[in-house]
Order: sequence, then structure tokens, then C-alpha cells
Amino acid sequence: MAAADWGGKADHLAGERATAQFDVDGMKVAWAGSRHAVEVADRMACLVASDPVFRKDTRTMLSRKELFKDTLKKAAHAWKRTVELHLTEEEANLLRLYIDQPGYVDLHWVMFVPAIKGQGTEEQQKKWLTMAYKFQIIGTYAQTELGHGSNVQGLETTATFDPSTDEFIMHSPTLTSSKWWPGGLGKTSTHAVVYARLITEGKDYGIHGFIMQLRSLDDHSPLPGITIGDIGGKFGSGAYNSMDNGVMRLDHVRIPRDQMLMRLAQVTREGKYVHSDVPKQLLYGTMVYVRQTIVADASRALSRAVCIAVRYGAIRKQFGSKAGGPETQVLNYKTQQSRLFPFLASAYAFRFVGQWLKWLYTDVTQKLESKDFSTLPEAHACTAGLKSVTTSATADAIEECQKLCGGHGYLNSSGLPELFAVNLPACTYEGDNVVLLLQVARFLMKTVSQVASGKQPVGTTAYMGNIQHLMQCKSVVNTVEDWLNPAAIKEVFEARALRMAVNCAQNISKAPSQEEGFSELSPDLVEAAVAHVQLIIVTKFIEKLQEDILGHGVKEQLQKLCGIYALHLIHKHLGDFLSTGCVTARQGSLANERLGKLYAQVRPNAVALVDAFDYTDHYLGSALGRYDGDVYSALYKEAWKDPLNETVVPDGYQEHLRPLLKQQLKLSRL
Ligand SMILES: CCCCCCCC/C=C\CCCCCCCCCCC/C=C/C(=O)SCCNC(=O)CCNC(=O)[C@H](O)C(C)(C)COP(=O)(O)OP(=O)(O)OC[C@H]1O[C@@H](n2cnc3c(N)ncnc32)[C@H](O)[C@@H]1OP(=O)(O)O
Ligand SMILES: Cc1cc2nc3c(=O)[nH]c(=O)nc-3n(C[C@H](O)[C@H](O)[C@H](O)COP(=O)(O)OP(=O)(O)OC[C@H]3O[C@@H](n4cnc5c(N)ncnc54)[C@H](O)[C@@H]3O)c2cc1C
Repeated sequence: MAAADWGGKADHLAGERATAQFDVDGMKVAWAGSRHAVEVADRMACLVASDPVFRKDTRTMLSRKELFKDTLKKAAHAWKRTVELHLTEEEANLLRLYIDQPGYVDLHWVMFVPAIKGQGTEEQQKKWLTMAYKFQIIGTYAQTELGHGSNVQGLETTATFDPSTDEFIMHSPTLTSSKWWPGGLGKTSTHAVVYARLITEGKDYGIHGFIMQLRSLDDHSPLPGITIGDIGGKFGSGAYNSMDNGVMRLDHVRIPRDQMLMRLAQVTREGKYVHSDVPKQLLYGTMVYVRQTIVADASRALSRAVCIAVRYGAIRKQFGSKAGGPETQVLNYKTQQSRLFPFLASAYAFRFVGQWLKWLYTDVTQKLESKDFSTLPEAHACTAGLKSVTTSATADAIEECQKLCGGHGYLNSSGLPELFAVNLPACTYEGDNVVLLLQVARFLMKTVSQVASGKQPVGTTAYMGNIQHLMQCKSVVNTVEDWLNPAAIKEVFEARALRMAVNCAQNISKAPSQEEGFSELSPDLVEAAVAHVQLIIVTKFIEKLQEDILGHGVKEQLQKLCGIYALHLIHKHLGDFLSTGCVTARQGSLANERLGKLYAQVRPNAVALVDAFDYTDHYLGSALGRYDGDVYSALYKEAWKDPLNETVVPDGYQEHLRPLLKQQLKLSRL
């Protein structure tokens, strides 16, 4: 995007941009995935930024009710624009993305529609998706209950088949079976895919999905037997409070039999339960799909925080030469670089692994269509693990970026508090991160045992097949420069991950039972899972560098960022690398030395590297992260927008402040 599109004002960061040693447009293509992706993203971002309905600069000052209404307005306007402009699915998704306000439409498109696509029969898809695609109905994904979220098999809502009427009776038998959390459920959704225990012929067949109409399509009132509301305010101002996460109780609500999603299993007219030949885990397919999209969200959120902190760090000056010379840009402090540049590298690393994960998901989906279910366990492990590691790292990094921006980072106008509050729940929704890492660990333990019995692992666990070498190899690194070698880096990550997994497997085998061992060792298993996932991220970054990457200096910058990503992990998790004997203390300190050199090389490119994310000022929503770097004017201007500044003398002065001051004055005169 050209500077003029950002307002064409003085560029306080021009000096920083002049020191870049690479082609920023080429980097934009590498980041977005293709020239086409850059072009569409630019067009949609500008469409949103130039439309007054999509303003969000006073969002954190709105009451919950005002914010919710504003979300309804934006969603309706977005749909109107989508129809008027005949936007493609790709364009419409990006439009929603740049509007940047969580709302019911996210659940409708990201969960309700995919759940019906994945679990509905062709006939059911035809009926329900036709209405959903035209927004004649609004849907959500109602799985979690007050008493159970992680343990899906523990859900209590029942769907009891009544053969006398050919209906299911949907019921919440206890307080804890109340549906709790589904986005859009509180006030908006007309329909939902509701997960409930299927009971027929007196037998409980476990959790299945059912399509339910919740509200009247005439006046939006809940249908008989359904009690629905919003679950209340959430963390932070603005942020996820635009979403009406809901609570729902069902009192013997009847739905036709054909509203059970019947791709995985069916109930016949007579009430017989019949299971299809597809694995029952496909019930969890929607979650696999969404976890994959969340990795892309994490890289976006992290890149926004880093963009703000880098640009501000280049503007902000503190302390200077004793002789009264110019003050130092805080970005020049080595401590600032060692805290911030690993996040910059992580943003790129997560972006590339997210692109790969999207490919993996598409590949698995195609295989499933031809009834090849062999890659499902790996897809589950990869989506669960990457969702977990990227969202946890992103939430931590956004919080640290606030600190990196000092006091101004704590202001809502920095954009960081809202960014943190919106992304923090990604560590919990779509599966608590620890629960998901334990799923990865379970997959790893199975793979280790298969390797032990001579089976050759494939895909992201293929490295485990090299067990003879990886269990006893020593890193070849001898000089600082040796840490530039991708093969040397990959080897230590592989050895660390494998040794941690094998240690766990050996310790589990000493326990009285597999289950007890798994439970006792769960903290170690989580660490082994993290090591495996970090290896995937490092590997995919290295593989990205083997592709054709166009643009002067682009590949060189990415090589440096890949080095920073890998070496900062070695530095951070040195305990793992030392205790598993993959690197020595000396090699660890050489890695750290290399890291310092890489930070210095990235420094002149830092602002250009965040420019390559290609974010408009509207999307970034930060006085500190403005493209033109005019930070202080922006902060000053933003302050005056606060409702407290609407009057010079505040409300409450007459009732509370004046009497207090007068009283104290009187007392002092006595
Ligand atoms: C250029 C860029 C363009 C971008 C355009 C993007 C457009 C975006 C537009 C706008 C942006 C808007 C932003 C939207 C962002 C996303 C919105 C996100 C909204 C979030 C809303 C949140 C929703 C939710 O949270 S829904 C509820 C989620 N709940 C959970 O995740 C529950 C977690 N629990 C579980 O998954 C399970 O209970 C469990 C896995 C923990 C345990 O399962 P269980 O059956 O009890 O037990 P287990 O014995 O462990 O497993 C049995 C076997 O099954 C295997 N398995 C488990 N899960 C799966 C699976 N998912 N798939 C495959 N297999 C699975 C498991 O490994 C076992 O196998 P084994 O062989 O027997 O070992
Ligand atoms: C903003 C937001 C939006 C959401 N949207 C939806 C939605 O649209 N639809 C929907 O159905 N749900 C939704 N959810 C619910 C979400 O999916 C659940 O909150 C999530 O799956 C975690 O489950 P839980 O809340 O039961 O946590 P719990 O499982 O109760 O977790 C509590 C703690 O226990 C730990 N723990 C749990 N089990 C284990 C274990 N086996 N081993 C070790 N530790 C364990 C966890 O790590 C965590 O620290 C949403 C949640 C949030 C926060």
C-alpha cells in the first residue's frame, strides 16, 4: 500500500524505512502467500478503512449494549456490501477479518456452516446450507455446557428418540447441562448445532449433533421450552464483549428426527441406531477445522502487536549521551531487541506454519472424501498442537509488547489491551491448550511404541524413524557461524523432541498402569508435546526458505528471522537441550552469541519487516503503531475523545467532590 493511502502526512519513520536492505513488496508477497493475496487483502482493508460504519476508534468507550448494537450494525452493513459488490468468498472473509470485531457471524461461518458440511448428509446440507448461505437463518455451535467443556464425552444434554412421533426430545436435565459459552447464542442466533447424548431404545449412544431452531423467524422470541440469555461481561473493555456468548436451557423441546446430523450415524424410523463406516472422531471435525484457522489468527494477532511495538520503539526515545546529544531510540537498546525480535521472528514462523497447516487440512479433507482416514490422527495432533503453542505464545507476546511500549502501551489507544483481551481466550476456546497438548502427547506415545515395534513413522513424526542416530548424536556446532546451518539446527530440535518423548514413554512403562503413568507424567508429557510442535514450526520455516522467494534481499531477511526463531527457543529452553544431552553448555552460549549478532542485523530492517504485514492504520487501531509514526499527536488527540473529557467539570462534582472539598476547607479554617 502506498504511503499516500495512509493519509500522505509526514513520515516520521522515513529514516527507518530508508535503512531497509530488502524489497518490502517482495516480503509482502512472502507473508501473504501470493501476489493475488496481497492485492485482495489491500482492496478489502481499504474498503473497510474508508467506510465510516466500520469505525472502531471509540469502541472501548461504548457500554456493553452500545457495543453489541454496533456489532449488529457492522455485521448487517458488511453483508449489504458483500451482496452489493458481489464479493467472492475469499473477499467476504477478508472483509469480516478487517472489520475486526468479534460477533455472531464468526460462529455462523466458522462453526455452524462447517459443522453441517462435515456432519450432515447431502440432503441435510442442501436444506440447511441453502438458508445459511443467504443468511435466512443465523447459526451457532452449541457444545460446551456449564459443567463440561473440555470433556466432550461428559456433556449432559439429552436427545431422546420418541418413535411414536418420529421426534427427538431435547432436554437439559440439570443446571450443569445448561449450554454455556456458544458465541451468538445469547441474543442473535436463530439456529444452532446442539451437541447432546443420543438415547434410543433405552440406550445412551453418546454425543451427537442436532440442528435446532431456537428463535422465531418472525419476532426473534425464543421458541417454547427454550430459555436463552447472555452469560455476562468478559475480560477487558470492548474486546470480546461485542460477542453475545450465551446460556440455554431446554425443557423437553421436540425436533423432527431428520434434524439429527446423520452423516456419521443414523437413527431409523423405528429407532434403531446405525453407525456409518466413517470413524466416530469425525464428530470432532469442526474443531479440527477451526483449530487450523486459529493458527492463522494467532500469527495475525502477534504481527499486529509486534508492528505496534516496533514502530513505537523506533519513535520513542529515552536517555542520551552525557554530552547532551540526541536521546536513544528505545529500539536500539539490546534488551529491547532481545525481548521484541523473537516475537517478530515468531510472527513470521507462525504465519508460514499456518500456511502449511491449511495445506495439510485440505489434503486430509480430500483423503477423507475418498474414505482414506489414515492421516486423521496426524491432522488432529498437528492442529491441536499448533493451535496450542501459537496461541499461548501470542497471548504472552502481546502482554510483553504492552510492557515494551512502557506506560503508553497500557492505554486503550495503544490498541494493545484490546488485542490482548480478544486473543487471550484463544488459549481456552476450541480446546484448552494443556488439554490439547496432552492429545499431542498421546499421539507421540503411540508413535514411540510403533517405532519400537519396527513401524516406520511418516509425516511430522518421520524424524522418529531416525531413532538410532537421534538418541545418541551430539551437535556438530563448534563456532558461532555453525549455528547458521539449518541442518545443525534441525538436528538438535529433532534430538530434543525425540529424547523427551522416549523418556516419557520409558517412565510411563514403569508405572503400575499406562493410565496412571500418563497421569503422573502429564507435566513432562506437555513439555514433550511442546518440543515436538516447536520442531514442526522450525522445520516448516526451514522448508519455506527452500522455496523460490522473489524480491531483493527477502530470502536473506527470512533466513535471519528463521535463525532468531530457532535460536531464541534454544536459549529459552536450554534446560531441555542440556538435560537431554543434545547440546553442551558451550554450544548453548554460542547460540546466544549468534542470536545477538542476528538482532543487530535485523535492527535496520525492523520497521520495514513490520511494514510487510501490510496493515492499515484502521486495522492496527493503535496511536503507537501508526504508519507515519506521528505517535504523540495521535495520543494527544485520542485522549480528548474519552467521554470523561466531554465536560470540563466532571459529573459528580456537585454531589461528591464539592461538598468534600468545602467540608475540608471549613475544617482547616477552624
Ligand atoms: C489471507 C487470509 C484469509 C483469512 C480469512 C479468514 C477468514 C476469517 C474471517 C474473519 C475472522 C473472524 C475470526 C474468526 C476466528 C475464529 C473464531 C473462533 C471462534 C471460537 C469460538 C469457540 C468455539 C468453541 O470453543 S467450540 C467448543 C470447543 N471444545 C473443545 O475444543 C473441547 C475440547 N475437547 C475435545 O476436543 C475432546 O473432548 C478431547 C479431544 C479432549 C478428548 O476426547 P475424548 O473423545 O473424550 O477422548 P480421547 O479418548 O482422548 O479420544 C478418543 C480418540 O479420538 C481422537 N481424537 C480426539 N479428538 C479428535 C479430533 N478432533 N480429530 C480426530 N481424532 C480425535 C483421540 O486422539 C483418540 O484417538 P486414539 O487413537 O483412541 O488415541
Ligand atoms: C471466548 C470464548 C468463546 C467460546 N465459544 C464457544 C462456542 O462458541 N461454542 C462452544 O461450544 N464453546 C465455546 N467456548 C467454550 C470453550 O470451548 C471451553 O471453555 C473450552 O473448551 C475449555 O473448556 P472448560 O471451560 O470446560 O475448561 P476446563 O476443562 O474446566 O479447564 C479448567 C482447567 O482444568 C485443566 N484441565 C481440564 N482437563 C484436564 C485434563 N484432562 N488434564 C489436565 N488438565 C486439565 C485445564 O487445563 C484448565 O486449566 C468458548 C469459550 C470462550 C472462553
